[in-house]
Amino acid sequence: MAVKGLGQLDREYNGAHLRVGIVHARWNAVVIEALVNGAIKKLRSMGVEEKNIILESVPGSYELPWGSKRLIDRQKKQGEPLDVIISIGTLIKGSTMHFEYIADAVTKALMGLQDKVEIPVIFGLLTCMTEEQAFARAGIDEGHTMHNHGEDWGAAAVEMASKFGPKAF
Ligand SMILES: Nc1c(NC[C@H](O)[C@H](O)[C@H](O)CO)[nH]c(=O)[nH]c1=O
Ligand SMILES: CC(=O)[C@@H](O)COP(=O)(O)O
Repeated sequence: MAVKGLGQLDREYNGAHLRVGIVHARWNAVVIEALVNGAIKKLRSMGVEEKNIILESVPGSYELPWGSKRLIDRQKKQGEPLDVIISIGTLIKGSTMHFEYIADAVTKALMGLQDKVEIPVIFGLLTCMTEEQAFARAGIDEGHTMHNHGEDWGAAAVEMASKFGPKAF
């Protein structure tokens, strides 16, 4: 049995009343598509309605913090505010320091975003040293050595919105 991963949740959740935003980068599209689909599949299995999953994309992971903030702003302005947002990207180490700077900046910005927007931000950023690591974590490597991390992010979104989101208390 695999040790790593979110595993069983602490209780059952019903996401039927939740509105969930997903902002994803388009870099490393094959991996991103699998992660986004995994997150949506889990959200749907936990009762989130399709019409309440709001999907938007940004070019690369560096754009995730701003794209996430503005999607939250937009939904609020439209009178359809989000309860939680999942920010999804995949950084793969190249030959310069590009990866390290973006990984660090985006991680800190997404963490800090929560205080500004007052909804939970789910950290869906893979920071991989190789393409193989990224494929495995999206559940699409040949040997299926790991689970699709997008599913964990979907589950984390419903749990966090239910316990600590704007409608929680
Ligand atoms: N190298 C990766 C990037 N780089 C692009 C940046 O995120 C950004 O879009 C650009 O610098 C314009 O501001 N993005 C990823 O998501 N993944 C990478 O591996
Ligand atoms: C700035 C870039 O997108 C690029 O030159 C970074 O290169 P690498 O991914 O090999 O570090």
